Parts: sequence; structure tokens; C-alpha cells
Amino acid sequence: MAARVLGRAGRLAAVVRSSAVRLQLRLHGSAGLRFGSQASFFPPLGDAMLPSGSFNNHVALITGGGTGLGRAMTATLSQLGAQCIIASRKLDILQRTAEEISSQTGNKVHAVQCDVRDPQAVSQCVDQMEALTGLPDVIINNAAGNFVCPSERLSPNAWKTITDIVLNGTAFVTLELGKRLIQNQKGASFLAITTIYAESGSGFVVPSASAKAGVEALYKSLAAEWGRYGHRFNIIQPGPIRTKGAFSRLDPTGAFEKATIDRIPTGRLGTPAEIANLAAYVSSNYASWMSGAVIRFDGGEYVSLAGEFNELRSVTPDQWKILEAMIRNTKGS
Ligand SMILES: CCCCCCCCC/C=C\C=C\C(=O)SCCNC(=O)CCNC(=O)[C@H](O)C(C)(C)COP(=O)(O)OP(=O)(O)OC[C@H]1O[C@@H](n2cnc3c(N)ncnc32)[C@H](O)[C@@H]1OP(=O)(O)O
Ligand SMILES: NC(=O)C1=CN([C@@H]2O[C@H](COP(=O)(O)OP(=O)(O)OC[C@H]3O[C@@H](n4cnc5c(N)ncnc54)[C@H](OP(=O)(O)O)[C@@H]3O)[C@@H](O)[C@H]2O)C=CC1
Repeated sequence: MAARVLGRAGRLAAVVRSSAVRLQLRLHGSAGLRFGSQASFFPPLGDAMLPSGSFNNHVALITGGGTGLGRAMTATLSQLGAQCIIASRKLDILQRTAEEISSQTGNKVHAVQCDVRDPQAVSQCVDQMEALTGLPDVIINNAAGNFVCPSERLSPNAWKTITDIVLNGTAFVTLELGKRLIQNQKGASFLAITTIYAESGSGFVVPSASAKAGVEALYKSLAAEWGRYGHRFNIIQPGPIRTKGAFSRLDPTGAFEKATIDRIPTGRLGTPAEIANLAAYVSSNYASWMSGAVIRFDGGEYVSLAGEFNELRSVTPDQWKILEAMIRNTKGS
């Protein structure tokens, strides 16, 4: 009897050992289960989510509103009734976007040239805005600069360029508008667009990570300080959403896109329309109790990158049977 049991245990151990070798090979090869098909569970919706007219009689300033995510936010706010001002360096692009969106929504979109790195230019931009529309109810600090680069290759000017656009630019716009709004006793919603790696840090985009972390500290601090003036401050951390501006500078060959999608639990990139709906909600009166919030909007990418055991997603059900047998067969420590 004892010999029979020992024999069975020995055979099981042999099966477990040889299967474990196969498992090792598979895990390090490419035969693990691919996730990605789950995207069909999470289809993106494109329509504006809030009731029409939610931003009637509202003025919104969107920095970097001529392209990418800023353009999508402008389109949604405009569709919901806002009069928008979009501001960045390239006036021709801003004007084209402004005309396209205005002609679709019937609401005025103004294009104002402004390099947010220059506090004087920011002040002039706000002068121009006051003349066109009055001070804004909604401010979205969305303008940014970024590129992937090993940190040992960064020049001082490369560091300064990114941190000037992202951190100083956001601070200049926020402080200039904040001071004027306070003087006029006017409330407003401020929203900053950061990234998921503002929290974790990330190699190869170190100036951006450092500056975005600074933006988050700025917005959380002002949420506490300027609530008394009627100002709300919130932050959205987007995960990967295809835009020419981001992808051409962060994955210029497209070599990393598949791996990026594979690690996102919802199996796909986000869309500009999805983040525009979130930005509209956060900036709207429906969110008037929301301040100091940091909203991660990334299809689950951050937690997927963080969890030490998440790679076990590639273990198949058959492999789990083997692993479980091995674990159960372990006696003692
Ligand atoms: C791993 C897979 C990833 C898949 C995709 C995942 C997507 C997730 C995205 C997550 C976060 C995204 C955050 C973003 O912010 S995306 C937004 C990106 N959009 C932009 O950057 C638009 C605006 N950008 C620009 O205008 C330029 O790119 C700029 C360089 C930031 C600024 O332009 P400009 O002021 O004209 O600056 P210069 O060209 O004069 O350069 C200044 C300085 O920087 C050096 N430099 C420029 N490019 C590089 C580079 N690629 N590598 C190293 N250094 C660079 C340049 O040489 C200058 O320095 P120096 O004077 O010393 O030579
Ligand atoms: N797409 C993505 O996957 C992600 C994006 N983000 C963030 O989303 C935001 C939008 O990025 P995205 O739409 O992808 O990229 P874009 O490159 O399209 O947007 C960046 C915008 O910033 C403007 N800008 C750059 N430098 C300046 C400056 N000095 N002064 C004023 N405006 C400036 C650009 O306009 P111009 O050239 O005319 O100045 C451009 O419209 C950024 O804050 C980015 O960090 C965060 C995480 C992920």
C-alpha cells in the first residue's frame, strides 16, 4: 500500500518536473495566452455624455487645444454650448481647428497664439481673452512637450524645454488667470492633464515625469488654498491614447504599441472622445463638489504594470493544474 502511494507520488513528481520545464520554456517563449480580445467588452463611446447645453454661457480656455486630446476636449465643450478659446504656439493650426469645430457646433471658438513658457505672452493671451469673451469659467491646462530619450543624452536645454512647457507653462497660465479671477470674484474650474507616470516616475521621459509630478503638486496645493475663491482644481492622468503629437515622440517606429496594448486590461488604447467626456464632466457644474481629485484614466494600465504577479496572466489553465500540484505537494518550508 505504502509502496503504491510512493510510486504514484514519484510518477506525479516526474510529470510535474517535466511539465515544469515545458512551462518554463513556454513562459519565456511566446506561447502564453495573449489578452487583447477583451477589448470587445469595452467598446469606446463617442457621443457627448452630458446633457446638451451643459456649458451654455460658459467660457473655456484649453491650452494646446489645436491638436490631439485638447482638440477633442474643445470639440466636446463646444458641442455642449461653451464658447472656447484655444491657445498654443502655432496660430495656423489653431485657426483651422477653431473654424472646423465652430462650423460643426455653431458655437464660437477663438484661436489665440501663446507660448506658455513666456509669462508675458501668457499675460497678453489673457488680455486678449478678456477682450474677446471675458474671464473663463473653465481652464484646461493640456499643453505639453515630451520625447523619449535616455537621461544621459539630455542637454540642459532639453530638460529646460520640457519642464518649461509642462510645469512653468501650467503655473504661468494658472497663476495669471487665478489672480485675475480672484480680483473679479469669479469662480472657475481648473483641470490639468498629467500622465500615469507622474505618480510612479518613468525612465526615458524623466523631464516630463518630473514636470508632471510638479503639476500635480501645484494643483493639489491650490485645491486646498483657493477653494475660498470659488476655484476647483482637478487632475486627469491619461494612459495611452493615440495622437500624432504623443506617439510620434514616444514610439516613433510603432515598435512598442503591441506590448503597450497587451498590458492594458481593457485590451485597447483610449480614445480622444472618451477623455473629452471625462474632462467635460470634471469641468462641469455636475462636478461642483469635486476638487483636489486625481483621476487615473488608463484602461487599467497602471495597476497592470504595478502588480508583481500580473505576468501570471500568461499561464494557461493546464499549466495552472501543474503549478497547483507542485504547490500542494510542497511539504514544510
Ligand atoms: C513605450 C511605448 C509607448 C507607446 C505610446 C504611449 C503613449 C503614452 C503617452 C504618455 C504620456 C505623454 C505625455 C506627453 O506629453 S505627449 C505630448 C507630446 N507632444 C509634444 O511634445 C508636442 C510639442 N513638442 C514640441 O514642440 C517639441 O517636440 C519639443 C522638443 C518638446 C519642443 O520644441 P522646441 O521648443 O522647438 O524645442 P527644440 O527643438 O529647440 O529642442 C529644445 C531642446 O531639446 C532637445 N531635443 C529635442 N528633441 C530631442 C530628442 N528627441 N532627444 C533629445 N533631445 C531633444 C534639442 O536638441 C534642444 O536642446 P539643445 O538646444 O541642447 O540642442
Ligand atoms: N496622448 C497620450 O497618450 C497622452 C497624453 N497625455 C497628455 O495629454 C495632453 C495632450 O497631449 P496630446 O494631445 O497627446 O499631444 P499633442 O502634441 O497633440 O498636444 C500638445 C499640445 O501642446 C501644445 N504646446 C506645446 N508646446 C507649447 C507651448 N510652449 N506653448 C503652448 N502650447 C504648447 C501644442 O501646440 P503647438 O505646437 O501649437 O504649441 C499641442 O497642441 C498633454 O498634456 C500630454 O502630456 C498624457 C498621457 C498620455
